[in-house]
Amino acid sequence: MQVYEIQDQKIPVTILTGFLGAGKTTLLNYILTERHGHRIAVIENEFGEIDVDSDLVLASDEEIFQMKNGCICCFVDVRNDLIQVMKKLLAQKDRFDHVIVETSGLADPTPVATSFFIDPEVTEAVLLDAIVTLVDAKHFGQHLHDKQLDGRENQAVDQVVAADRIIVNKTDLVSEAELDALDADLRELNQTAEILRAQYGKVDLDAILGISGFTPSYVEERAKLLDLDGAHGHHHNHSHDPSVSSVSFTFDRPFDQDRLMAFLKRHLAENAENAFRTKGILWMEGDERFFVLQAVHELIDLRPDHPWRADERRESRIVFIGRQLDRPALEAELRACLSPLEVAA
Ligand SMILES: Nc1nc2c(ncn2[C@@H]2O[C@H](COP(=O)(O)OP(=O)(O)OP(=O)(O)O)[C@@H](O)[C@H]2O)c(=O)[nH]1
Repeated sequence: MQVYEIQDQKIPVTILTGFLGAGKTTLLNYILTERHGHRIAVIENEFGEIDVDSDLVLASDEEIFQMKNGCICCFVDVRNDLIQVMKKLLAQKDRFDHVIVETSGLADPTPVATSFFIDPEVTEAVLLDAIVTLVDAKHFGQHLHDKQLDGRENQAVDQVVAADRIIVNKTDLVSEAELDALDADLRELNQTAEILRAQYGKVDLDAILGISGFTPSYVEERAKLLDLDGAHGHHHNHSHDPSVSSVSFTFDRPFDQDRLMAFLKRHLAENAENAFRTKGILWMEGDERFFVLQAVHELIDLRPDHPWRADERRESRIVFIGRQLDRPALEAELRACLSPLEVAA
């Protein structure tokens, strides 16, 4: 007699979203290092030419799958990729019990969520647990009232509308009164999601993982709310805000730290509105450690990390995401900050 297993438990999937720089990677690092009893697989999807983020996510025992070929929300072929990656994961599903999909900071999470219902094999195996949206307490208002996005889709808004849980992050950067005003703005966009507050992504993980805040009908309702053309058969073939782009550079000579910092401060102060996000892994002259650069608008965080490993190729990688990025000018400025010393090969 053949014995069939009673239906396996479905694997919960959390979609983690939030505008550029809201703190998704910070939260992921927190989740991946916290002892919470979940074994988590992460699928990352990034906007930017060079992959800086996989270096920024702490090495851990968890699997990190990354899709570098675009944004999962927008392109059908890449959406299929999400399904392919998910199938690969499912082939080893004894190794984890929860999946987190980190979407690009410019993604609308609703189509990502709906993509799970396209493939029968995936639908059978996974359960969408929740859309968790991180909001940058300091910059959200700026993105919400972004006039240049008028008439186009505003991803910062889409992400809040679609959320089951909203984490207002970076509460250390604003006052209590500003937080209350932000709550009111968020409530206008989303009446039901629980709003949590955090610094550096430190939230009660039980409040965001394994909450099953998500049902297909719920997605459809939200999708309808968002998709004003829905009645006319519009299929989310939207493009990202076309004025936002990214440029990235790689240098195989070290930087002079003082010059680089002086340039970044000046550049980001002068372009604070348009410089959404600047990130890098940097090689500094005279220092055995690599430096991590993290900037959101004009706020810069540049700090040494671990020593370069002996087998590692030393180089600097830096990505700028924003509007009106002038590649040749940026390159010239950055080159001028490289160390003048010839480095022995
Ligand atoms: N002051 C402050 N800074 C924070 C907080 N959380 C994160 N940051 C900083 O904000 C910057 C961006 O954080 P990330 O976690 O890289 O943001 P992200 O959403 O992954 O960014 P993208 O990859 O561009 O989408 C980093 O410099 C973080 O250290 C916080 O609560 N307070």
